[in-house]
Amino acid sequence: MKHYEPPKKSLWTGRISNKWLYLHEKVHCTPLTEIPEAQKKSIALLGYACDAGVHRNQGRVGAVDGPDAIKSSFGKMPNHLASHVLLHDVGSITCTNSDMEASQNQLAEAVASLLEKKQFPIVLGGGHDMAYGHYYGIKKYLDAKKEGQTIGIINFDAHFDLRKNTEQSNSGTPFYQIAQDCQEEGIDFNYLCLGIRKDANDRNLFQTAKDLNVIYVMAETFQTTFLQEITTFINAFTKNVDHVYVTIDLDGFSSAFAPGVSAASPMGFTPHIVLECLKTIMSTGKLISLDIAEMNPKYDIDGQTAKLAASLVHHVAHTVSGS
Ligand SMILES: N=CN[C@@H](CCC(=O)O)C(=O)O
Ligand SMILES: [Mn+2]
Ligand SMILES: [Mn+2]
Repeated sequence: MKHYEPPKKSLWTGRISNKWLYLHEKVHCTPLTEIPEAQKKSIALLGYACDAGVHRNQGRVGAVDGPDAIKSSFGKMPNHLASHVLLHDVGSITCTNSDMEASQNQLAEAVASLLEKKQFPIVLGGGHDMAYGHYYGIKKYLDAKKEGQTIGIINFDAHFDLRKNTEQSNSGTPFYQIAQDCQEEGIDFNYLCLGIRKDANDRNLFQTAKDLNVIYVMAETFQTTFLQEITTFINAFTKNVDHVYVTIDLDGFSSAFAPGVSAASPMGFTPHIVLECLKTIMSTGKLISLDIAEMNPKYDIDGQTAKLAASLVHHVAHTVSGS
């Protein structure tokens, strides 16, 4: 398979208990082509090892190593997954600068095949251009079922990522691309952004968000003080869609929590509000797939961004599997 790297056993190290006390002892390194149809709850970790979109967007590269950093940090964490729950590392989609679109297509194929096999995908990036491929994987899977099911996108991010892809697509264009495709197909573009920063999105981006009926919560109000109002927003949004795709851009977190990103946010949000929102979203039973974007180990301090991302994966994996 082109643009694909099989799982690396060397990433999964840590304390040895021989009793599956740690996640590196629980994980199965299973290449995509060998992933079985899940009989019980099963989670598949898939990397998107690509920072070509960040480079095209004039950002600081390094996110190509993001997926491995998150997997390695996650493996060292304690395992509280029920014994019947399976956890797979299915490797990573790889990328070249000149052909990022091929990697996005490959990602879409991989996500669709994981969903067909009843796996719950958690995709780890990598630049936020990942969202275009991820969304298309979910859509491809749902379209094949011919049930016309709707997808709502919830993006935790400082940025709208609604830049126009007039020249080339990049890490700042994925949701504009999805919106254009929705328009062409005559379907609604359901997009909720949580944590938008006024000092990180220009007037044109706010206008595009308005034109596309994007619902958003600004960074100043995206905090636990306003949890009740935010929960109301999320519930109103999820009520109108059949499935929810969640994408978490690490650059939305305050750089106090997440320094290891391309575009840091000193005034960003906290992990606590994100966890509360994730609980609300998961309680709807509509979460179909999730990703974590923009992990850049080159700028990380003491592995704390990788650990934050790993903690989010820990939380989601345990909750979706009922553990
Ligand atoms: N995925 C990130 N997108 C941001 C990057 C901002 C920056 O580089 O400062 C954007 O294009 O707005
Ligand atoms: Mn961002
Ligand atoms: Mn983003």
